[in-house]
Amino acid sequence: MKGYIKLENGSLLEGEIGDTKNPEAEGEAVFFTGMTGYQEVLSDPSYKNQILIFTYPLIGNYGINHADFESKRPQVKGAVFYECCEHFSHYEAVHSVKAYLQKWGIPFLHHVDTRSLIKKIRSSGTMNAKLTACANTAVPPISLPSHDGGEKTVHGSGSKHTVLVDFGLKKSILNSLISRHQKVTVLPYEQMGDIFSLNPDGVVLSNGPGNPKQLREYLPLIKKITQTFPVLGICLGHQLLALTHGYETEKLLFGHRGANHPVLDRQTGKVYMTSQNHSYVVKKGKGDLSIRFENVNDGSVEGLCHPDKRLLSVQFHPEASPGPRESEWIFDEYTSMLTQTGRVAHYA
Ligand SMILES: NC(=O)CC[C@H](N)C(=O)O
Repeated sequence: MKGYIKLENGSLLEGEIGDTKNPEAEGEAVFFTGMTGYQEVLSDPSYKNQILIFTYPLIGNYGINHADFESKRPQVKGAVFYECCEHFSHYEAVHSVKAYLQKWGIPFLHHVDTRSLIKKIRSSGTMNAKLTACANTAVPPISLPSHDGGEKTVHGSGSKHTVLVDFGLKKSILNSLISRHQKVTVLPYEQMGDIFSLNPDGVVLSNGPGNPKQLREYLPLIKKITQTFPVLGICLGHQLLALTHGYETEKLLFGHRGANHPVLDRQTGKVYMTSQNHSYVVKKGKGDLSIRFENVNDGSVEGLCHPDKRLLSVQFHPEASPGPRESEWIFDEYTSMLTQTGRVAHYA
């Protein structure tokens, strides 16, 4: 059955509705440029409530397996493909992408001219959109997504204890810490105040959906946490640390979403290919941390650090999933921050 994606600026592109039971979705339209990694991306909570457009024209050829989910369910509001392959082939595959989206009632559109769609978004910027069976429809205003809840859980074992604050975390961040022999307490962000009684060796602030400024009320608490424990911030976590330290954030025209974003580590002069997924970015300017990482393509801020090595933040995803693993050492650097003795007194 014929269907459409309608953009907020009135553009209309035709395709085929993937699941006629669920033809309609409204959300912010963003695009992902990776050739693979669709399973991780569809289940990444940072994409919550967004309509995700895949730029690579063939998605689904290695199916969906049991291992590569980043959370328990698809998080996107809808998906758009050029071709969403029904006949998958991989020894671990258990479903097709279509079957996965249908199982969870996630609307999707295929056989769309994604190339022209993405050109529109690249020139006019990220905007709201609607997947629909009806060409004559309006795109309503859409409220920003935020992560709701989650529960406190404890994982792994080891002499070092990390509290991983869950703003909508990817499973791979948790796994990256567990594999470095840490005991990890996952704490929903609403319970962040409990960190002081848990008294961990360090704190990781996770990725998550939405605008970091929606979480403004937590900034004083985050400041106190950075004054007490070594902290690593990843993506949304990085943006929150930046706001806490006097920086501003702004929205990029069309975001960075893909698996080949080059980032320069100013400390070593090395460039790493990184996995990214963000709309917002930290503005250069006033702030009391050092800019350690920089995007090679557009010069945007990719990470901050404090000179006493008790705070590190990255806009990119060192856990990859999907994407290159060459910046995984960020977790090693965080782990070495935990072995420094004594609590932080760097602003005291
Ligand atoms: N991956 C993330 O944590 C995304 C952070 C934030 N929601 C953004 O879009 O910029």
